[in-house]
Amino acid sequence: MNILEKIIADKYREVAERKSLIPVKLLEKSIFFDGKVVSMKKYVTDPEKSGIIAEFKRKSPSKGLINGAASVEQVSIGYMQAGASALSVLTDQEYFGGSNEDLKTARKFNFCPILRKDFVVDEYQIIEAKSIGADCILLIAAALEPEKLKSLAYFAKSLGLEVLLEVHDGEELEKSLNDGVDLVGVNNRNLKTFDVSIDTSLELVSAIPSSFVKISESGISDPKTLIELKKAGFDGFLIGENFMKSSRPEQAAYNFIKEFKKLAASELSEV
Ligand SMILES: O=P(O)(O)OC[C@@H](O)[C@@H](O)c1c[nH]c2ccccc12
Repeated sequence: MNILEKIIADKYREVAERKSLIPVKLLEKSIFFDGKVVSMKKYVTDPEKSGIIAEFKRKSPSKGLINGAASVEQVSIGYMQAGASALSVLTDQEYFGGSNEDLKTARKFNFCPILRKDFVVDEYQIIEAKSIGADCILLIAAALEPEKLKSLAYFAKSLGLEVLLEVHDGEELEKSLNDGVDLVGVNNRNLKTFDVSIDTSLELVSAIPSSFVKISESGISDPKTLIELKKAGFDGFLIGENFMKSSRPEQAAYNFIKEFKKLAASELSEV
């Protein structure tokens, strides 16, 4: 069993447990349930913004503990002040040290799109995402059969949520892309082996139809890489560890975005 298979098997168990503890009817009573969704698509493609989706991630199976002390309130507010377009909050507890509470806290303090970063395998988690104030959910091609992925995407749409489809190669893209999807993320990290390469994004970008917003995910640690990815056609960039490994993630994001804007002003002016 590779790590992704293990996470997914555990997730099915976790969801079954949560379902029996908190019924859907209760989730639907949340103040967020009828609230308006802030569009990730719109914020990420806004030319006035950086396109960066800054992630709050305490630990990961590939890196172990990244930051055990960070406060979601301080970091999420700081990320947005630094010039991020949107937030991504890990809610998986077992492997990533996150929680629904983390996302609710981020929601309380920020008016921006928030991606619920988790391993969605069931409609229940999509209702839950809405009930905690998320605007967008992640669906991972490597973890879901295409038909199931499509029905989950449609279900998310029916609740007004946006959908980020995550792929790692051309085959996943071809079999999993459907019209319930809003944004396509190319994960530079192979979730089965943890190998990371930006080339994954560069090689796949031209295969993504132009109607989808394009995001490059993972392993980005240099503002120069953003310029390269932007030139290749990416609208958005999902960055976690490079910020979170700092004792002041929001300060790391500020420095990174400042440098990116400087580079963009000279290198992208002719684009
Ligand atoms: O920390 P990084 O290398 O900047 O990566 C962020 C994000 O892309 C990564 O956390 C991620 C991408 N897809 C996922 C799926 C589940 C959990 C986590 C992820």
